[in-house]
Amino acid sequence: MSSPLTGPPAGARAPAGGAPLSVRDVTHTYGRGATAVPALGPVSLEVPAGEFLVLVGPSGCGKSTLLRLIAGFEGPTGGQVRVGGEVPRPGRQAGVVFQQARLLPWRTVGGNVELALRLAGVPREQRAARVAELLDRVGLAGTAQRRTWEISGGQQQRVAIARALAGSTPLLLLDEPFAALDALTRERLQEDLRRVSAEAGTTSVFVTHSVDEAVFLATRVVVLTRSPGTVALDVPVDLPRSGLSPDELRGLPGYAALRAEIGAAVRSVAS
Ligand SMILES: Nc1ncnc2c1ncn2[C@@H]1O[C@H](COP(=O)(O)OP(=O)(O)OP(=O)(O)O)[C@@H](O)[C@H]1O
Repeated sequence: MSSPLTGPPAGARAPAGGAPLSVRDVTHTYGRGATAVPALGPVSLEVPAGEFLVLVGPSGCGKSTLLRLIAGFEGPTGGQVRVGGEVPRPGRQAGVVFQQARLLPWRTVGGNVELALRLAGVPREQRAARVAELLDRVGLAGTAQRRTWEISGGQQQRVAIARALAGSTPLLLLDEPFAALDALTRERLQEDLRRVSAEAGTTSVFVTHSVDEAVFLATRVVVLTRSPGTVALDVPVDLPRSGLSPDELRGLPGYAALRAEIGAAVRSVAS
């Protein structure tokens, strides 16, 4: 897959018009004939501005495929995907974060974020301040001059998030970004992503296998069936976005109820 850094230079971002994300009757099949693999759908989802949508579902149900279609890495076999009212094109409408950070090792931490700003058309004289601001937002203040191999896996994922935010795209897509991290690092990143997305009001689609991660991060959770994935459950997560510690949030009765409801749906589609 390509990354937001490989997209064309900006100046050409999606216009503000249209719903941030509209997925209508989307299906996707890999290959043709006897070797065809029906991977997804039909799926329909309307995602309003500021929503943090988390996709959960069994392995191979088409979560990454849906993200790839939303990113514009490929076109759907059937139906339509629109971001800001337009057909998505790689690097234009969405910043993407993958399971591996995929940083450029020949550039510093700041250099990685700076490149994304350059590709997004941010003028040279504004970039240093924006790099510092973005690194600060993801908890990496003062690390701009460090080499990417000198920082931990969790810190590398923070840089990847800063890089994805640098494009100021209407959408942020995250494909199991914390799956390779240890439990403590993962919790810290979840807390910071929750804060950053609530502060910035970013519209996001996040893929995970973890029901707890889904409830913790989401404003809405969609559970997909087995492949080809369709929507088995679509539930709003009506919990406070700020003002509570992670423990307080997890202690709310509504949190436990959502975990139970979503967990049951995941078990049911997997059986
Ligand atoms: N490039 C490809 N060519 C052929 N089949 C593919 C391709 N990519 C994915 N598939 C198939 O499409 C289906 C959906 O895959 P996808 O990676 O979207 O699922 P997923 O839900 O993200 O899985 P996981 O949770 O294991 O990451 C699977 O059957 C997979 O084998």
